[in-house]
Amino acid sequence: MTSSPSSDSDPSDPNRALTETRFSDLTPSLSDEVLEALTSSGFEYCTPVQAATIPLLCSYKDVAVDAATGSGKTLAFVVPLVEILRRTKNAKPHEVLGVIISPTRELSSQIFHVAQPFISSLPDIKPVLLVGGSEVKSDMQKIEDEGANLLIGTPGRLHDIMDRMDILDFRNLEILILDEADRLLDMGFQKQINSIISRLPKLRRTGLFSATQTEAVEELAKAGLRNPVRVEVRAETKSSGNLTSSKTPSGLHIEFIKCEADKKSSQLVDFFIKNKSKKMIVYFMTCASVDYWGVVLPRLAVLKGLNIIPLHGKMKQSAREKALATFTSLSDGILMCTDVAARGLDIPGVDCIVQYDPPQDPNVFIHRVGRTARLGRQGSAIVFLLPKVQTSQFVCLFIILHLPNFT
Ligand SMILES: Nc1ncnc2c1ncn2[C@@H]1O[C@H](COP(=O)(O)OP(=O)(O)OP(=O)(O)O)[C@@H](O)[C@H]1O
Repeated sequence: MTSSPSSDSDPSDPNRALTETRFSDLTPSLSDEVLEALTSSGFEYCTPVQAATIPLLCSYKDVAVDAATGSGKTLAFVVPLVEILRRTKNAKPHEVLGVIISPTRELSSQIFHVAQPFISSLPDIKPVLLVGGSEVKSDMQKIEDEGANLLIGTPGRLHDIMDRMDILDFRNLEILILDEADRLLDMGFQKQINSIISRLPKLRRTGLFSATQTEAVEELAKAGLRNPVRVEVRAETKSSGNLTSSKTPSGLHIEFIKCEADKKSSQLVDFFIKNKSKKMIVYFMTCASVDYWGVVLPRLAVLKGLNIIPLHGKMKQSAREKALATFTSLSDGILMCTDVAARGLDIPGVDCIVQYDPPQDPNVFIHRVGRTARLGRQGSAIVFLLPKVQTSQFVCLFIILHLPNFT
């Protein structure tokens, strides 16, 4: 079944976030294979970022896209990428035609899976997922044996593979996508990205996607894109009767809880007791805090039966994957994590984001809360604040971000 767009009168209707443009209405037209793959995934109408971006990339324009979290950016680049690769015929096994770079292993793997049904409609194109956490030699062997026409991965592993493997031929590369560009730069990948870009042909299409714009992203756009068209899509939210544009989704309600330092942990436990039936993500500052709470909480009798799942970047790759898969499959439970799970992850049915340790950076705030209220759905976000300093910092942050729905 496909969804249909509807008026914005019902805030609980996820289809509010869709435009009235069908994928089949776009110009240049999409191929029958892509339209079929969209239909069988239940996608008929475009989100605003998809309606704006797909035609541009498909008609040889570079794009720099700035759109709210959960607005459908992944398909906004997967669909044109697949259409562009469809036009190339008889790709040789080691001829790389497309590269998608994203900041984390989880996000790369998510993109790989979203892209799979579309790529499988391309007979000659072999996609490869390249992320850390596994032996680089096994990736190399796989590429050597099976070929690679589309590389999807994190900058470190991609760069490493490009460095080690002369067999890969980038001369006919058609398209480069930089997803979550600001995070790529925040995480210190500038050098690897510059080096990857320097090995790619200049005559290519490039799409740069981000939910937040920073000066560094602007610099990267200048260096890697040619006369890009800027696409900016903001959620529209009613605030004091006026329609304003917001960097956070319109179905998101934000609250903060003021607490004394010595009461903070008991307030967190109380919050969990009151919200036992919800699916929640709780953010902590450090991996050590996640480990600590991951041991302590399951031992509390009052939280017996609750699914509590830790996830941070110092866990083994297999444990990270398992944690994410388990949490994704649950209808209620708590994911205790660091910012390794702040961006891009598309986990269904998250009701609430709890920021036990508030972030320093407004952009991190946007990405964390963006794990709920996705594609027009409703969700809430709670921030724990210590009196005075943190509270005044956050009042400033709410003003900077034009956050309308908060109490
Ligand atoms: N045209 C569409 N119709 C219906 N659902 C869609 C459509 N496009 C995307 N979705 C769904 O919306 C959700 C959010 O999409 P996506 O993960 O691409 O968002 P995003 O903009 O990349 O978010 P973030 O900034 O957090 O990474 C996904 O579950 C996706 O399947």
